Amino acid sequence: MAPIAKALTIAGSDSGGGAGIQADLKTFQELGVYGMSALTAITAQNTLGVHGVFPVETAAVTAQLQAIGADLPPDALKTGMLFSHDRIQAVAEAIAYFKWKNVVVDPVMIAKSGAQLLQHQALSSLKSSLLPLAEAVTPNIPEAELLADQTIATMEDRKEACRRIAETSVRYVILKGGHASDDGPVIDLLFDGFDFYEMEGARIATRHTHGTGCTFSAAITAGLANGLDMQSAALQAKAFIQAAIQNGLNIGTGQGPTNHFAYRNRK
Ligand SMILES: Nc1ncnc2c1ncn2[C@@H]1O[C@H](COP(=O)(O)OP(=O)(O)OP(=O)(O)O)[C@@H](O)[C@H]1O
Ligand SMILES: Cc1ncc(CO)c(N)n1
Repeated sequence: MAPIAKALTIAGSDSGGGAGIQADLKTFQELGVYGMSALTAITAQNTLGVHGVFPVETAAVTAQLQAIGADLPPDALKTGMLFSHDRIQAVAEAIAYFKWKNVVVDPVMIAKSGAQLLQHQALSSLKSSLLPLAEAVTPNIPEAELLADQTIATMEDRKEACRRIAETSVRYVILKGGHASDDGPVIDLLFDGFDFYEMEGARIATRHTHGTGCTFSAAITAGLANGLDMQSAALQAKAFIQAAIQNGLNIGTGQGPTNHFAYRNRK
């Protein structure tokens, strides 16, 4: 029997379990890969918002990555909340040192509830140190506006932002459409440096979308770990998040998490 594929998430903890490390590990498990984690920060968080952010020491981030690299090389990895310049540098150094491939960067900046998960001055490190090492970056529309330094209103603006972000030499840009202001289908755009592929799904009318971005990028990472090419991994991730939002769990009194079991139970 072939050994099980291993995937790593380098991200923050969400005590509420819907986003961050917890969403990533649940997604890895559902998609049949062995999940590992390196924590960058602890958040005190629930469906009502982020009540505290406690960064993990940079030396502890490095120590976790060294321990994993020395014994359990990941077949794919994703980054989520990285919080600061120093932590981004530590992550970039480990990726370069161990020559890790299949790196998916979810450029987490601001939680849906408004909390700052990446310091403002760290944006340029993300672009210059991490994106060149990445196979894919998965911004939402506000994150793409910051990465591309432009505003986004139309589909042509989204494509222009993808082209600009690709200049960092990241291989694929996957621009998520959850934040689009229209009521039409949610279109996630995949750009491979030459062509655009539109991944479309029905827009689900729900406020329970906490952790959708984390779950989506974790599903892409799991697909890559299992040997899928980027387009197949992205399409599987789109189906995974669509099912997870569609079959919401309805827990918590605020913006609740999605249902990580739903893809497994789909008809
Ligand atoms: N209402 C919705 N209906 C269907 N799909 C959605 C909806 N909202 C988001 N999605 C999907 O969920 C994924 C994440 O998209 P979104 O743009 O919301 O990311 P995000 O803002 O980074 O999420 P978060 O910050 O909460 O982790 C995308 O694949 C998107 O298509
Ligand atoms: C820890 C953490 N990472 C990412 C997000 C973005 O959804 C969040 N809310 N919390």
